[in-house]
Amino acid sequence: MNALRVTGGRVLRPDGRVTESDVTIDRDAGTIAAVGDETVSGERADDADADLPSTADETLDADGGLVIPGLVNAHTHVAMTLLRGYADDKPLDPWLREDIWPAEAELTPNDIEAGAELGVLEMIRSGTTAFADMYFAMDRVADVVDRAGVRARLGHGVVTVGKDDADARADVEESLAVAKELDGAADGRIRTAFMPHSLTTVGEAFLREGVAEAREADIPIHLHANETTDEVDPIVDERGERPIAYAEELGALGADDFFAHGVHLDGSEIDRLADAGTAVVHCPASNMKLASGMAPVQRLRDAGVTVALGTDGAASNNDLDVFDEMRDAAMLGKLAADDASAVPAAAVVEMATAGGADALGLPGGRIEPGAAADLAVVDLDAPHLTPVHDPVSHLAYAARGSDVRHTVCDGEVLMRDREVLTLDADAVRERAAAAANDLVDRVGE
Ligand SMILES: CSC[C@H]1O[C@@H](n2cnc3c(O)ncnc32)[C@H](O)[C@@H]1O
Ligand SMILES: [Zn+2]
Repeated sequence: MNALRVTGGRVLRPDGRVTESDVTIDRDAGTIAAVGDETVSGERADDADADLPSTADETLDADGGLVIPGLVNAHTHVAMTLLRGYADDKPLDPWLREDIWPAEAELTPNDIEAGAELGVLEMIRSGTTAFADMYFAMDRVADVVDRAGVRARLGHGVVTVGKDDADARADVEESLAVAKELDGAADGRIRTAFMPHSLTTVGEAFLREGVAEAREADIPIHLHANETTDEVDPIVDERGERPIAYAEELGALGADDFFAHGVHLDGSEIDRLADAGTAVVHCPASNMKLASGMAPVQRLRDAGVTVALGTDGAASNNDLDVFDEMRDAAMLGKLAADDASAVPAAAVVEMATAGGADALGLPGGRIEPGAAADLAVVDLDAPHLTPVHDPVSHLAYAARGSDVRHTVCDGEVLMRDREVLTLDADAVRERAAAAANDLVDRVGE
C-alpha cells in the first residue's frame, strides 16, 4: 500500500466523537485504510493481517490539530469570484438584472477558468474538498477541478427567459450534453447534473423536455428553488400550486436531486421534499446579504430532509469559506426558529460534511475506514480557539478557513502547511485580478 499517514491529531468521527487517532490513507485507492485501531475489515490495525504498513510513504503532522472530513460547498458559481465586491447591497432580482447578468454577458471561457482557479484555490485553503457548481464554460471549470485535485458536481446553468425557442432549446441541450460529456472526468472526481437556473427563469416546456431527458439518462437535477417571495408568488399566482409541487409535477423531485436555497417553503413543501428524498442546500450568507429570508433549517432537518451548506457565488457572500457558512447557518437557524437550541453546532458540522456529500451524491464527508480520503486538518492552537472545551463548538462558532493547515482529497495532499501544492497561488491571483479588471472595463464600455 502507498500510505499517507495523518499523525498526532484528534479526529472527528462520524458519530460526533473526537478521538486521538492517526489516520492511514491508501493513496492508490484514494480511501481511508484505518482510523487508529479501526480498519476497513474491522480488524485491529496492529493485527498482522490488517495489511497496514508500519511506516508510511508520507506523513502529515496533525499535532495540535483536529482532523475533519473535507468540507463540502454544495452550491456555488465558482467563477463569480471575479465579481466579488462588484455589486453589493441589492436584493436578488435587481442585482441579477442590473449588475450581474450584464457583466456575465461579457465573460469569456478564459475569464471563467481564471475565476474558477481563484475560487478553487480559496476553497482548498479553507478545507473544502468538494463543491457543486452551476455556471457556463463548464469544460474550463472541469479542467480546473482536474488540475487542482478537488471533487465537484458540475453543470451548465440554463436560462430561457428572453431567448427565442431555438436558443432556449439549445441551452437545455447544452446542459444535458455537458452533463453527459463531463461525467466521470478527472479520474471520477467530477460528476455532473442537469442545471436549470430556476423554475421561473426556465420556461415550462423547456423544463419538461430537459427533466424528461435527464431522467432518461439518469442525470441528477440541481436548481435554485424558493429563494425569494418574488420567485414563489408568480408560480402560485399563475399555476395555483407551490414551487415544490410544480417541481414534483415536472418530475424534478428525485432522490438524487438537490435544490439551492429553499428559503420560502411551507409545511406541505417540506413534506414533499422529505418524501422524495430531495436535498436542500442552505446558503445563509447569500440569503442574508440579498435579504431573501430565513430558511426553515430546523424544520427541514426535523422532517428528515438532507440539508447541505453552500456559499452561493462570491458576489453574494462575499467569500467561499464554508466555516463562515456553518456559523451563519447556526446563528440564522436560531433566529428563524426563535429558539437558541435550534440548528446546534453538531448539526451545522454535519451539514457541511456528511450532509453535503450525501446531497451531492459524492464520496467523502466521513472519516472512517473505507471512506474517500477527503479531509482537512484544522489548527486548534490559535488564540481565538483557546481553550478547547468542545472541538465541534469551535468548528461551528469560532474557527475560520485560515485555521486549516492541510487539505487532502482522494488521498492526495492538496495543501501542506498552508501551501497549496496543486495551484500556483500567486499566478492564480494575478491572472484572476487581471481578468476581473478587464471584464469590468468591457462592461463599462
Ligand atoms: C445560469 S448559471 C447560474 C446563474 O445564477 C446566478 N446567480 C448567482 N447567485 C444567484 C442566486 O442567489 N440566485 C439566483 N441566481 C444566482 C449567476 O449569476 C448565474 O447567472
Ligand atoms: Zn446560486
